[in-house]
Amino acid sequence: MSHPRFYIARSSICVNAAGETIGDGVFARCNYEPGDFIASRPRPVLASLETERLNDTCANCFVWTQGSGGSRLYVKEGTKVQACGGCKRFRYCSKACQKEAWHRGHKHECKNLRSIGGREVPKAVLGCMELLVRKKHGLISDEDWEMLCSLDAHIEDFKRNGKYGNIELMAMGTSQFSLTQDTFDKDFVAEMYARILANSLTLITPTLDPLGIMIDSTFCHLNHSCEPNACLVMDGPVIRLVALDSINKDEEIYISYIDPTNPSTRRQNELKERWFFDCKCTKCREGPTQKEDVFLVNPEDAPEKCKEYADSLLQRDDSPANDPANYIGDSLDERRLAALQGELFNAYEEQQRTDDLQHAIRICNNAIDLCSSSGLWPERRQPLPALRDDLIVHLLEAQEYDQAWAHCSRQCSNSMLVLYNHYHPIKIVQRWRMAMLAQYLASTNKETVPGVDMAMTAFTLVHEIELVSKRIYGLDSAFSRSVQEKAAEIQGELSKKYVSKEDFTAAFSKHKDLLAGKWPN
Ligand SMILES: C[S@@+](CC[C@H](N)C(=O)[O-])C[C@H]1O[C@@H](n2cnc3c(N)ncnc32)[C@H](O)[C@@H]1O
Repeated sequence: MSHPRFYIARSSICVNAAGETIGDGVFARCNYEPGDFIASRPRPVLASLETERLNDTCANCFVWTQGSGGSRLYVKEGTKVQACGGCKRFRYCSKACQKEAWHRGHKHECKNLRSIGGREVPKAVLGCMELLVRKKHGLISDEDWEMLCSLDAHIEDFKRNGKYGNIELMAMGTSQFSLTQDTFDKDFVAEMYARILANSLTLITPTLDPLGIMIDSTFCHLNHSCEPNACLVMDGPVIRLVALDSINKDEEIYISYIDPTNPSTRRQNELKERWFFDCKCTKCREGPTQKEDVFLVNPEDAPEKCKEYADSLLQRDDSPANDPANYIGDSLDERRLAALQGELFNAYEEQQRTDDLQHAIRICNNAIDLCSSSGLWPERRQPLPALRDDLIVHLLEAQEYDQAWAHCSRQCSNSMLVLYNHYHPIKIVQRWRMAMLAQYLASTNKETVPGVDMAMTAFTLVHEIELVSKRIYGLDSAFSRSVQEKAAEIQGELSKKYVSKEDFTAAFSKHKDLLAGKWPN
Protein backbone atom coordinates (compact mmCIF):
# COMPACT_ATOMS: atom_id res chain seq x y z
CA MET A 1 0.00 0.00 0.00
CA SER A 2 1.25 3.47 -0.81
CA HIS A 3 0.88 6.22 1.78
CA PRO A 4 2.87 9.46 2.05
CA ARG A 5 3.44 9.15 5.83
CA PHE A 6 4.15 5.44 6.43
CA TYR A 7 4.80 2.20 4.58
CA ILE A 8 4.42 -1.49 5.30
CA ALA A 9 7.51 -3.67 5.06
CA ARG A 10 9.25 -6.60 6.78
CA SER A 11 9.42 -5.91 10.52
CA SER A 12 12.76 -5.11 12.10
CA ILE A 13 12.05 -7.51 14.99
CA CYS A 14 14.08 -10.69 14.45
CA VAL A 15 13.00 -13.97 15.97
CA ASN A 16 16.11 -16.03 15.36
CA ALA A 17 19.78 -15.89 14.44
CA ALA A 18 18.92 -16.55 10.78
CA GLY A 19 17.33 -13.09 10.69
CA GLU A 20 13.75 -14.29 10.27
CA THR A 21 11.32 -11.60 11.31
CA ILE A 22 7.83 -11.55 12.82
CA GLY A 23 6.27 -10.65 9.46
CA ASP A 24 5.30 -7.20 8.34
CA GLY A 25 5.29 -3.97 10.29
CA VAL A 26 4.57 -0.28 9.74
CA PHE A 27 7.47 2.11 9.10
CA ALA A 28 7.79 5.90 9.19
CA ARG A 29 8.21 7.61 5.82
CA CYS A 30 9.51 10.78 7.54
CA ASN A 31 10.67 11.98 10.97
CA TYR A 32 8.08 12.45 13.69
CA GLU A 33 8.25 14.36 16.97
CA PRO A 34 6.36 13.30 20.12
CA GLY A 35 2.67 14.21 19.71
CA ASP A 36 2.87 14.32 15.90
CA PHE A 37 -0.01 12.98 13.87
CA ILE A 38 1.11 10.09 11.66
CA ALA A 39 -2.03 8.89 9.87
CA SER A 40 -5.73 8.34 10.30
CA ARG A 41 -8.32 5.94 8.94
CA PRO A 42 -12.00 6.83 8.67
CA ARG A 43 -13.33 3.56 10.06
CA PRO A 44 -12.00 0.13 11.03
CA VAL A 45 -12.88 -2.62 8.58
CA LEU A 46 -14.32 -4.55 11.52
CA ALA A 47 -15.93 -3.01 14.58
CA SER A 48 -18.30 -4.83 16.88
CA LEU A 49 -19.85 -3.69 20.15
CA GLU A 50 -19.89 -5.59 23.45
CA THR A 51 -23.31 -7.06 24.25
CA GLU A 52 -23.86 -4.52 27.07
CA ARG A 53 -22.95 -1.63 24.78
CA LEU A 54 -25.44 -2.60 22.05
CA ASN A 55 -28.20 -1.01 24.16
CA ASP A 56 -26.61 2.38 24.72
CA THR A 57 -24.14 2.93 21.88
CA CYS A 58 -24.66 3.92 18.26
CA ALA A 59 -23.60 0.98 16.10
CA ASN A 60 -22.50 3.40 13.38
CA CYS A 61 -20.62 6.31 14.98
CA PHE A 62 -19.96 4.58 18.34
CA VAL A 63 -21.24 7.42 20.47
CA TRP A 64 -21.75 5.94 23.93
CA THR A 65 -24.81 7.73 25.23
CA GLN A 66 -24.53 6.75 28.87
CA GLY A 67 -23.32 9.31 31.42
CA SER A 68 -22.72 12.13 28.96
CA GLY A 69 -21.82 14.39 31.93
CA GLY A 70 -18.63 13.98 33.96
CA SER A 71 -15.55 13.70 31.84
CA ARG A 72 -17.46 12.72 28.68
CA LEU A 73 -18.65 16.20 27.77
CA TYR A 74 -17.95 15.53 24.10
CA VAL A 75 -21.21 13.55 24.00
CA LYS A 76 -23.97 16.04 23.19
CA GLU A 77 -26.57 16.30 25.94
CA GLY A 78 -29.75 14.39 25.15
CA THR A 79 -28.07 12.00 22.71
CA LYS A 80 -30.16 8.83 22.56
CA VAL A 81 -30.07 5.68 20.49
CA GLN A 82 -33.01 3.93 18.86
CA ALA A 83 -33.20 0.31 17.85
CA CYS A 84 -33.30 -0.69 14.20
CA GLY A 85 -36.95 -1.59 13.57
CA GLY A 86 -35.87 -4.67 11.60
CA CYS A 87 -33.26 -6.57 13.60
CA LYS A 88 -33.93 -4.76 16.91
CA ARG A 89 -30.30 -5.57 17.81
CA PHE A 90 -28.34 -2.53 16.65
CA ARG A 91 -29.17 0.99 17.78
CA TYR A 92 -28.40 4.30 16.09
CA CYS A 93 -28.19 7.88 17.35
CA SER A 94 -29.68 9.43 14.18
CA LYS A 95 -31.37 8.64 10.89
CA ALA A 96 -28.12 9.57 9.15
CA CYS A 97 -26.18 6.96 11.14
CA GLN A 98 -28.83 4.33 10.48
CA LYS A 99 -28.72 5.10 6.76
CA GLU A 100 -24.95 4.94 6.62
CA ALA A 101 -24.90 1.56 8.40
CA TRP A 102 -27.69 0.29 6.15
CA HIS A 103 -25.73 1.03 3.01
CA ARG A 104 -22.46 -0.20 4.47
CA GLY A 105 -23.99 -3.66 4.65
CA HIS A 106 -26.68 -3.88 7.32
CA LYS A 107 -29.38 -4.16 4.64
CA HIS A 108 -27.98 -7.58 3.75
CA GLU A 109 -28.02 -8.94 7.30
CA CYS A 110 -30.91 -7.14 9.04
CA LYS A 111 -33.51 -9.84 8.27
CA ASN A 112 -31.18 -12.69 9.23
CA LEU A 113 -30.37 -10.98 12.51
CA ARG A 114 -34.06 -10.59 13.23
CA SER A 115 -34.49 -14.35 12.97
CA ILE A 116 -32.01 -14.83 15.85
CA GLY A 117 -34.42 -12.90 18.07
CA GLY A 118 -33.16 -11.72 21.48
CA ARG A 119 -30.50 -14.44 21.85
CA GLU A 120 -27.07 -13.17 22.89
CA VAL A 121 -24.51 -13.32 20.10
CA PRO A 122 -20.78 -12.87 20.85
CA LYS A 123 -19.27 -9.66 19.46
CA ALA A 124 -16.73 -11.57 17.36
CA VAL A 125 -19.59 -13.51 15.69
CA LEU A 126 -21.52 -10.29 14.92
CA GLY A 127 -18.33 -8.70 13.56
CA CYS A 128 -17.48 -11.75 11.45
CA MET A 129 -21.06 -11.94 10.08
CA GLU A 130 -20.86 -8.32 8.97
CA LEU A 131 -17.50 -8.89 7.28
CA LEU A 132 -18.69 -11.95 5.35
CA VAL A 133 -21.94 -10.28 4.29
CA ARG A 134 -20.09 -7.20 3.08
CA LYS A 135 -17.55 -9.25 1.17
CA LYS A 136 -20.28 -11.37 -0.43
CA HIS A 137 -22.07 -8.23 -1.65
CA GLY A 138 -18.93 -6.48 -2.90
CA LEU A 139 -18.89 -3.88 -0.13
CA ILE A 140 -15.26 -4.36 0.97
CA SER A 141 -12.37 -3.27 -1.23
CA ASP A 142 -10.01 -6.01 -2.46
CA GLU A 143 -7.12 -4.17 -0.82
CA ASP A 144 -8.81 -4.15 2.61
CA TRP A 145 -9.78 -7.80 2.24
CA GLU A 146 -6.29 -8.91 1.24
CA MET A 147 -4.70 -7.00 4.12
CA LEU A 148 -7.12 -8.61 6.55
CA CYS A 149 -6.58 -12.10 5.14
CA SER A 150 -2.81 -11.73 5.40
CA LEU A 151 -3.07 -11.70 9.21
CA ASP A 152 -2.12 -14.89 11.00
CA ALA A 153 -5.21 -16.84 12.19
CA HIS A 154 -3.15 -18.84 14.76
CA ILE A 155 -5.19 -21.99 14.07
CA GLU A 156 -2.50 -24.29 15.51
CA ASP A 157 -2.29 -22.15 18.65
CA PHE A 158 -6.08 -22.35 19.11
CA LYS A 159 -5.91 -26.11 18.60
CA ARG A 160 -3.19 -26.31 21.26
CA ASN A 161 -5.08 -24.23 23.82
CA GLY A 162 -8.28 -26.23 23.29
CA LYS A 163 -10.35 -23.34 21.92
CA TYR A 164 -10.57 -24.49 18.31
CA GLY A 165 -13.69 -26.60 18.90
CA ASN A 166 -15.55 -23.52 20.05
CA ILE A 167 -14.22 -21.54 17.07
CA GLU A 168 -15.65 -24.17 14.67
CA LEU A 169 -18.99 -23.99 16.46
CA MET A 170 -19.12 -20.20 16.34
CA ALA A 171 -18.05 -20.23 12.69
CA MET A 172 -20.93 -22.56 11.88
CA GLY A 173 -23.41 -20.14 13.48
CA THR A 174 -21.75 -17.23 11.70
CA SER A 175 -22.21 -18.93 8.31
CA GLN A 176 -25.81 -19.87 8.98
CA PHE A 177 -26.95 -16.51 10.31
CA SER A 178 -25.16 -14.50 7.64
CA LEU A 179 -26.46 -16.74 4.82
CA THR A 180 -23.02 -16.86 3.27
CA GLN A 181 -22.54 -20.68 3.05
CA ASP A 182 -22.77 -20.38 -0.74
CA THR A 183 -19.74 -18.04 -0.80
CA PHE A 184 -17.37 -19.19 1.98
CA ASP A 185 -16.66 -22.75 3.11
CA LYS A 186 -16.65 -23.67 6.77
CA ASP A 187 -12.85 -23.79 7.13
CA PHE A 188 -12.52 -20.32 5.66
CA VAL A 189 -15.10 -18.94 8.11
CA ALA A 190 -13.39 -20.67 11.06
CA GLU A 191 -10.11 -19.15 9.92
CA MET A 192 -11.62 -15.67 9.65
CA TYR A 193 -13.26 -16.02 13.05
CA ALA A 194 -9.94 -17.12 14.60
CA ARG A 195 -8.18 -14.22 12.86
CA ILE A 196 -10.60 -11.80 14.52
CA LEU A 197 -10.04 -13.35 17.96
CA ALA A 198 -6.27 -13.30 17.56
CA ASN A 199 -5.80 -9.84 16.08
CA SER A 200 -8.51 -7.49 17.27
CA LEU A 201 -7.81 -4.44 19.39
CA THR A 202 -10.26 -2.74 21.75
CA LEU A 203 -12.76 -0.34 20.23
CA ILE A 204 -12.66 2.71 22.52
CA THR A 205 -14.21 6.11 23.15
CA PRO A 206 -11.96 9.22 23.13
CA THR A 207 -11.76 8.84 26.93
CA LEU A 208 -10.67 5.23 26.53
CA ASP A 209 -13.86 3.51 27.72
CA PRO A 210 -13.92 0.05 26.11
CA LEU A 211 -16.83 -0.47 23.70
CA GLY A 212 -16.00 -3.66 21.82
CA ILE A 213 -13.45 -4.94 19.33
CA MET A 214 -12.03 -3.60 16.09
CA ILE A 215 -9.57 -4.42 13.33
CA ASP A 216 -8.29 -1.87 10.90
CA SER A 217 -6.94 -3.31 7.68
CA THR A 218 -3.87 -1.04 7.72
CA PHE A 219 -3.12 -0.41 11.37
CA CYS A 220 -3.45 -4.15 12.05
CA HIS A 221 0.09 -4.40 10.66
CA LEU A 222 1.46 -2.40 13.57
CA ASN A 223 3.60 -4.62 15.74
CA HIS A 224 3.68 -4.51 19.50
CA SER A 225 6.33 -3.09 21.79
CA CYS A 226 6.23 -2.80 25.58
CA GLU A 227 8.03 0.51 24.95
CA PRO A 228 5.76 1.84 22.18
CA ASN A 229 6.72 4.91 20.17
CA ALA A 230 3.13 5.50 19.01
CA CYS A 231 -0.47 4.84 19.95
CA LEU A 232 -3.93 4.65 18.41
CA VAL A 233 -6.74 6.91 19.61
CA MET A 234 -10.35 6.94 18.46
CA ASP A 235 -12.89 9.69 18.03
CA GLY A 236 -16.09 7.99 16.98
CA PRO A 237 -15.20 5.65 14.12
CA VAL A 238 -12.06 7.61 13.16
CA ILE A 239 -8.75 6.03 14.21
CA ARG A 240 -5.61 8.16 14.52
CA LEU A 241 -2.05 6.93 14.80
CA VAL A 242 0.09 9.44 16.73
CA ALA A 243 3.71 9.49 17.85
CA LEU A 244 4.42 9.22 21.57
CA ASP A 245 8.16 9.54 21.06
CA SER A 246 10.51 10.79 18.35
CA ILE A 247 10.44 8.42 15.39
CA ASN A 248 13.05 8.64 12.64
CA LYS A 249 12.38 8.13 8.97
CA ASP A 250 12.45 4.38 8.18
CA GLU A 251 12.14 3.43 11.84
CA GLU A 252 9.45 0.87 12.71
CA ILE A 253 6.35 2.26 14.41
CA TYR A 254 5.10 0.26 17.40
CA ILE A 255 2.00 0.44 19.52
CA SER A 256 1.32 -1.53 22.69
CA TYR A 257 -1.37 -4.24 22.52
CA ILE A 258 -1.51 -4.48 26.31
CA ASP A 259 -0.82 -2.35 29.37
CA PRO A 260 2.95 -1.86 29.08
CA THR A 261 3.22 -0.59 32.67
CA ASN A 262 2.74 -4.12 34.05
CA PRO A 263 5.73 -6.11 35.34
CA SER A 264 7.56 -8.02 32.62
CA THR A 265 6.31 -11.54 33.48
CA ARG A 266 2.68 -10.39 33.44
CA ARG A 267 3.15 -8.68 30.08
CA GLN A 268 4.80 -11.71 28.56
CA ASN A 269 2.14 -14.01 29.92
CA GLU A 270 -0.69 -11.88 28.53
CA LEU A 271 0.96 -11.57 25.12
CA LYS A 272 1.49 -15.33 24.99
CA GLU A 273 -2.04 -16.25 26.09
CA ARG A 274 -4.05 -13.70 24.15
CA TRP A 275 -1.76 -12.90 21.23
CA PHE A 276 0.27 -16.13 20.96
CA PHE A 277 3.73 -14.63 20.83
CA ASP A 278 6.88 -14.34 22.92
CA CYS A 279 7.49 -10.63 22.91
CA LYS A 280 10.77 -9.72 21.26
CA CYS A 281 10.62 -5.97 21.90
CA THR A 282 13.72 -4.18 23.19
CA LYS A 283 12.31 -3.91 26.71
CA CYS A 284 11.45 -7.60 27.02
CA ARG A 285 14.84 -8.58 25.63
CA GLU A 286 16.47 -6.81 28.57
CA GLY A 287 14.58 -9.00 31.05
CA PRO A 288 12.77 -8.17 34.30
CA THR A 289 15.12 -5.37 35.35
CA GLN A 290 13.08 -2.34 34.36
CA LYS A 291 11.33 0.22 36.54
CA GLU A 292 8.07 -1.80 36.33
CA ASP A 293 9.79 -4.78 37.95
CA VAL A 294 11.54 -3.36 41.00
CA PHE A 295 10.25 -3.31 44.56
CA LEU A 296 11.21 -0.77 47.21
CA VAL A 297 13.51 -3.31 48.88
CA ASN A 298 14.94 -6.69 47.89
CA PRO A 299 12.55 -9.63 48.54
CA GLU A 300 14.73 -10.95 51.39
CA ASP A 301 14.63 -7.56 53.14
CA ALA A 302 10.80 -7.39 53.16
CA PRO A 303 9.36 -6.47 56.58
CA GLU A 304 8.64 -9.51 58.81
CA LYS A 305 4.92 -8.63 59.03
CA CYS A 306 4.69 -8.70 55.27
CA LYS A 307 6.44 -12.10 55.11
CA GLU A 308 4.01 -13.49 57.68
CA TYR A 309 1.04 -12.24 55.70
CA ALA A 310 2.47 -13.70 52.49
CA ASP A 311 2.98 -17.06 54.27
CA SER A 312 -0.68 -17.07 55.25
CA LEU A 313 -1.59 -16.47 51.60
CA LEU A 314 0.69 -19.30 50.46
CA GLN A 315 -0.87 -21.67 53.00
CA ARG A 316 -4.40 -20.75 51.99
CA ASP A 317 -3.85 -21.12 48.24
CA ASP A 318 -0.49 -21.17 46.49
CA SER A 319 -1.88 -21.07 42.93
CA PRO A 320 -1.41 -17.28 42.48
CA ALA A 321 2.25 -17.74 43.46
CA ASN A 322 2.58 -20.58 40.91
CA ASP A 323 0.93 -18.58 38.13
CA PRO A 324 3.65 -17.73 35.55
CA ALA A 325 2.16 -14.21 35.33
CA ASN A 326 3.28 -13.57 38.93
CA TYR A 327 6.69 -15.25 38.70
CA ILE A 328 9.38 -13.32 40.50
CA GLY A 329 11.88 -16.06 41.41
CA ASP A 330 12.26 -19.45 43.08
CA SER A 331 13.45 -18.50 46.57
CA LEU A 332 10.93 -18.51 49.42
CA ASP A 333 11.09 -14.71 49.69
CA GLU A 334 10.44 -14.31 45.98
CA ARG A 335 7.51 -16.72 46.16
CA ARG A 336 6.12 -14.69 49.04
CA LEU A 337 6.21 -11.61 46.84
CA ALA A 338 4.58 -13.54 44.00
CA ALA A 339 1.76 -14.55 46.39
CA LEU A 340 1.30 -10.93 47.42
CA GLN A 341 1.33 -9.75 43.82
CA GLY A 342 -1.19 -12.47 42.89
CA GLU A 343 -3.49 -11.34 45.71
CA LEU A 344 -3.31 -7.73 44.48
CA PHE A 345 -3.96 -8.54 40.82
CA ASN A 346 -6.86 -10.82 41.84
CA ALA A 347 -8.32 -7.92 43.82
CA TYR A 348 -7.89 -5.66 40.79
CA GLU A 349 -9.79 -8.11 38.59
CA GLU A 350 -12.50 -8.71 41.19
CA GLN A 351 -13.33 -5.01 41.60
CA GLN A 352 -13.67 -4.77 37.80
CA ARG A 353 -16.11 -7.67 37.73
CA THR A 354 -18.46 -6.63 40.51
CA ASP A 355 -21.58 -4.52 39.92
CA ASP A 356 -21.66 -3.51 43.59
CA LEU A 357 -20.07 -0.06 43.71
CA GLN A 358 -19.41 -0.03 47.47
CA HIS A 359 -17.87 -3.49 47.26
CA ALA A 360 -15.58 -2.32 44.45
CA ILE A 361 -14.51 0.67 46.56
CA ARG A 362 -13.77 -1.59 49.55
CA ILE A 363 -11.69 -3.98 47.44
CA CYS A 364 -9.63 -1.12 45.96
CA ASN A 365 -9.09 0.52 49.36
CA ASN A 366 -8.02 -2.77 50.98
CA ALA A 367 -5.62 -3.61 48.16
CA ILE A 368 -4.11 -0.10 48.20
CA ASP A 369 -3.68 -0.39 51.99
CA LEU A 370 -1.98 -3.76 51.51
CA CYS A 371 0.47 -2.17 49.04
CA SER A 372 1.44 0.56 51.48
CA SER A 373 1.54 -1.63 54.62
CA SER A 374 3.77 -4.15 52.81
CA GLY A 375 6.55 -1.55 52.69
CA LEU A 376 7.50 -3.01 49.31
CA TRP A 377 5.26 -1.45 46.72
CA PRO A 378 6.48 1.60 44.78
CA GLU A 379 3.60 3.91 43.75
CA ARG A 380 4.30 3.17 40.10
CA ARG A 381 4.34 -0.63 40.40
CA GLN A 382 1.21 -2.28 39.10
CA PRO A 383 -1.45 -3.02 40.10
CA LEU A 384 -1.24 -0.08 42.54
CA PRO A 385 -1.66 2.73 39.95
CA ALA A 386 -4.39 0.77 38.17
CA LEU A 387 -6.22 0.18 41.48
CA ARG A 388 -6.01 3.88 42.31
CA ASP A 389 -7.25 4.82 38.86
CA ASP A 390 -10.29 2.55 39.13
CA LEU A 391 -10.91 3.69 42.71
CA ILE A 392 -11.10 7.31 41.48
CA VAL A 393 -13.71 6.30 38.90
CA HIS A 394 -15.74 4.39 41.54
CA LEU A 395 -15.53 7.27 44.03
CA LEU A 396 -16.73 9.74 41.40
CA GLU A 397 -19.65 7.46 40.62
CA ALA A 398 -20.44 7.22 44.34
CA GLN A 399 -20.19 11.05 44.54
CA GLU A 400 -17.41 10.78 47.15
CA TYR A 401 -15.67 13.81 45.70
CA ASP A 402 -13.27 14.65 48.55
CA GLN A 403 -11.93 11.12 48.66
CA ALA A 404 -11.69 11.04 44.87
CA TRP A 405 -9.66 14.24 45.03
CA ALA A 406 -7.27 12.79 47.62
CA HIS A 407 -6.51 9.91 45.25
CA CYS A 408 -6.26 12.19 42.20
CA SER A 409 -3.61 14.26 43.94
CA ARG A 410 -1.68 11.11 44.96
CA GLN A 411 -1.89 9.96 41.35
CA CYS A 412 -0.79 13.35 40.11
CA SER A 413 2.26 13.63 42.35
CA ASN A 414 3.30 9.99 42.03
CA SER A 415 2.52 7.60 39.27
CA MET A 416 1.06 9.86 36.59
CA LEU A 417 4.30 11.71 35.99
CA VAL A 418 6.47 8.63 35.68
CA LEU A 419 4.17 6.06 34.09
CA TYR A 420 3.00 7.86 31.01
CA ASN A 421 4.68 10.12 28.55
CA HIS A 422 3.35 13.68 28.13
CA TYR A 423 1.23 12.83 25.06
CA HIS A 424 -0.11 9.51 26.30
CA PRO A 425 -3.94 9.36 26.03
CA ILE A 426 -4.19 7.71 29.48
CA LYS A 427 -2.46 10.72 30.96
CA ILE A 428 -4.77 13.07 29.03
CA VAL A 429 -7.84 11.24 30.34
CA GLN A 430 -6.57 11.15 33.95
CA ARG A 431 -5.84 14.89 33.87
CA TRP A 432 -9.18 15.65 32.24
CA ARG A 433 -11.00 13.71 34.97
CA MET A 434 -8.99 15.58 37.60
CA ALA A 435 -9.83 18.92 35.96
CA MET A 436 -13.56 18.19 35.96
CA LEU A 437 -13.37 17.21 39.62
CA ALA A 438 -11.37 20.34 40.50
CA GLN A 439 -13.99 22.49 38.78
CA TYR A 440 -16.76 20.79 40.73
CA LEU A 441 -14.90 21.21 44.04
CA ALA A 442 -14.30 24.89 43.24
CA SER A 443 -18.07 25.32 42.84
CA THR A 444 -18.64 24.07 46.42
CA ASN A 445 -16.59 27.04 47.75
CA LYS A 446 -14.92 24.78 50.35
CA GLU A 447 -11.17 25.02 50.82
CA THR A 448 -10.20 21.55 49.56
CA VAL A 449 -6.44 22.11 49.76
CA PRO A 450 -5.06 25.06 51.76
CA GLY A 451 -3.57 27.74 49.53
CA VAL A 452 -4.78 26.08 46.32
CA ASP A 453 -7.43 27.67 44.10
CA MET A 454 -9.37 24.71 42.68
CA ALA A 455 -10.85 26.74 39.82
CA MET A 456 -7.36 27.81 38.75
CA THR A 457 -6.21 24.19 39.16
CA ALA A 458 -9.01 23.13 36.82
CA PHE A 459 -8.05 25.81 34.31
CA THR A 460 -4.34 24.92 34.44
CA LEU A 461 -5.14 21.27 33.79
CA VAL A 462 -7.63 22.02 31.01
CA HIS A 463 -5.21 24.46 29.38
CA GLU A 464 -2.50 21.80 29.35
CA ILE A 465 -4.93 19.18 28.00
CA GLU A 466 -6.06 21.61 25.29
CA LEU A 467 -2.52 21.92 23.94
CA VAL A 468 -1.96 18.18 23.95
CA SER A 469 -5.40 17.02 22.77
CA LYS A 470 -5.29 19.24 19.66
CA ARG A 471 -2.28 17.25 18.54
CA ILE A 472 -3.38 13.81 19.66
CA TYR A 473 -7.09 13.87 18.78
CA GLY A 474 -6.98 16.60 16.12
CA LEU A 475 -8.34 20.14 16.28
CA ASP A 476 -11.75 19.18 15.01
CA SER A 477 -12.37 16.12 17.13
CA ALA A 478 -15.38 16.10 19.45
CA PHE A 479 -13.04 15.61 22.42
CA SER A 480 -10.76 18.57 21.52
CA ARG A 481 -13.78 20.79 20.98
CA SER A 482 -15.21 19.91 24.40
CA VAL A 483 -11.83 20.69 25.99
CA GLN A 484 -11.67 24.07 24.21
CA GLU A 485 -15.19 24.94 25.35
CA LYS A 486 -14.38 23.96 28.93
CA ALA A 487 -11.18 26.05 28.90
CA ALA A 488 -13.10 29.11 27.69
CA GLU A 489 -15.83 28.56 30.30
CA ILE A 490 -13.41 28.30 33.25
CA GLN A 491 -11.31 31.21 31.98
CA GLY A 492 -14.49 33.32 31.84
CA GLU A 493 -15.29 32.46 35.49
CA LEU A 494 -11.71 33.10 36.61
CA SER A 495 -11.47 36.48 34.91
CA LYS A 496 -14.01 37.74 37.47
CA LYS A 497 -11.71 36.69 40.29
CA TYR A 498 -8.33 37.65 38.77
CA VAL A 499 -9.24 40.98 37.24
CA SER A 500 -5.77 42.08 36.18
CA LYS A 501 -3.76 40.12 33.65
CA GLU A 502 -0.76 40.08 36.05
CA ASP A 503 -2.80 38.45 38.84
CA PHE A 504 -4.16 35.87 36.45
CA THR A 505 -0.71 35.03 35.07
CA ALA A 506 0.84 34.80 38.55
CA ALA A 507 -1.88 32.43 39.81
CA PHE A 508 -1.70 30.39 36.60
CA SER A 509 2.05 29.89 36.83
CA LYS A 510 1.86 29.03 40.56
CA HIS A 511 -0.65 26.26 39.83
CA LYS A 512 1.31 25.10 36.83
CA ASP A 513 4.35 24.65 39.08
CA LEU A 514 2.27 22.81 41.67
CA LEU A 515 0.95 20.41 39.07
CA ALA A 516 4.33 19.86 37.48
CA GLY A 517 6.09 19.13 40.75
CA LYS A 518 4.94 17.92 44.12
CA TRP A 519 1.24 18.44 44.53
CA PRO A 520 0.26 18.86 48.22
CA ASN A 521 -1.36 15.56 49.32
C1 LIG B 1 -1.64 -7.73 14.51
S1 LIG B 1 -0.29 -8.65 13.92
C2 LIG B 1 0.96 -7.48 13.61
C3 LIG B 1 1.40 -7.44 12.17
C4 LIG B 1 2.07 -8.70 11.67
N1 LIG B 1 3.47 -8.77 12.06
C5 LIG B 1 1.97 -8.78 10.14
O1 LIG B 1 2.81 -9.45 9.54
O2 LIG B 1 1.05 -8.25 9.56
C6 LIG B 1 0.20 -9.43 15.42
C7 LIG B 1 1.25 -10.50 15.24
O3 LIG B 1 2.54 -9.91 15.00
C8 LIG B 1 3.58 -10.59 15.74
N2 LIG B 1 4.17 -9.64 16.71
C9 LIG B 1 3.78 -8.36 16.90
N3 LIG B 1 4.57 -7.76 17.82
C10 LIG B 1 5.47 -8.65 18.24
C11 LIG B 1 6.55 -8.62 19.18
N4 LIG B 1 6.83 -7.54 19.91
N5 LIG B 1 7.27 -9.74 19.37
C12 LIG B 1 7.00 -10.88 18.67
N6 LIG B 1 5.99 -10.97 17.76
C13 LIG B 1 5.23 -9.88 17.53
C14 LIG B 1 2.88 -11.74 16.44
O4 LIG B 1 3.01 -12.87 15.62
C15 LIG B 1 1.43 -11.31 16.50
O5 LIG B 1 0.57 -12.41 16.52
